[in-house]
Amino acid sequence: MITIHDEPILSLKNVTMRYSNNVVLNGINLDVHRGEIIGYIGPNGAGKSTTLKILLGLIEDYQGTVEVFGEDIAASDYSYKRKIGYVPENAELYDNLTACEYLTFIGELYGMDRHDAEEKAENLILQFQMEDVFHNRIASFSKGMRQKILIISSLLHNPDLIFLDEPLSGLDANSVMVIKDILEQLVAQGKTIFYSSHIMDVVEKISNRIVLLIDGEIAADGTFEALQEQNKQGSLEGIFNQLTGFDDYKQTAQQFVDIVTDGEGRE
Ligand SMILES: Nc1ncnc2c1ncn2[C@@H]1O[C@H](COP(=O)(O)OP(=O)(O)OP(=O)(O)O)[C@@H](O)[C@H]1O
Repeated sequence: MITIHDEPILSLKNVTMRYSNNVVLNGINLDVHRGEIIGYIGPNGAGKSTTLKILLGLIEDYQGTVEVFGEDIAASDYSYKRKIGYVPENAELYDNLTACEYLTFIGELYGMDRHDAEEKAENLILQFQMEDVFHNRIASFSKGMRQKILIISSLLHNPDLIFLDEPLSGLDANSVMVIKDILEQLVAQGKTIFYSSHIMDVVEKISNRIVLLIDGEIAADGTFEALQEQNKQGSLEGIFNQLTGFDDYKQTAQQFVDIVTDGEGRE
């Protein structure tokens, strides 16, 4: 069988999104290929979550063309979503359900057999040493435990394309190491990951391509090494600061503290 590797897994062509008269995305062009892990970064309000919501079919009144797995999602019956996993930044979990009930329910939504979903969920929960709480209500879970449930729910159906919005939120240092390794292994197996986060050192380490969004436009797109070279900066944090024109953080912090303390620490 001949496999065509050049076909993008997802493609945005001249995508623009407005809320009232406010342009939130301004003519975005982006092709993502199989096996890429895209670090999607940008200042607060740049339009990252809006991009993810468009790709997930949650926002429909954009302009331009969005293709996922080669299919225009505006003309799709959304069956493409079965091959997608998503960890939202702010998730609503069903607190009254147990982890088992929730994960089985999500698995069924993705078309899995109920028994298979439950068995797989239990095996995955075991990997996070959470087997003791599998039948407990999510309401009793800590922040990190909830995040692990979310991560499991996004991967349970073995998706080809995975959208992650701040996926490490609330996770302890050991769990972060495990998740980073899981993502690397998934990508090595040909999965594609769209990773949106503000934690620059993690994005720097795991992404094989970084896309920086500023004011709804792509301001940089390339490997970390290429961005380092272009911007003469050692770290992604330095590149981010430079490209967003932010170099007065000390002054901002000083002014903030002065207001909090009524300037009492000043000479
Ligand atoms: N439902 C909405 N109605 C009106 N404006 C919105 C809505 N959702 C987002 N916006 C605006 O769109 C812009 C982009 O928001 P978005 O959430 O995509 O940014 P972001 O890059 O994900 O930010 P953050 O890093 O803070 O999560 C912001 O100016 C925001 O105020």
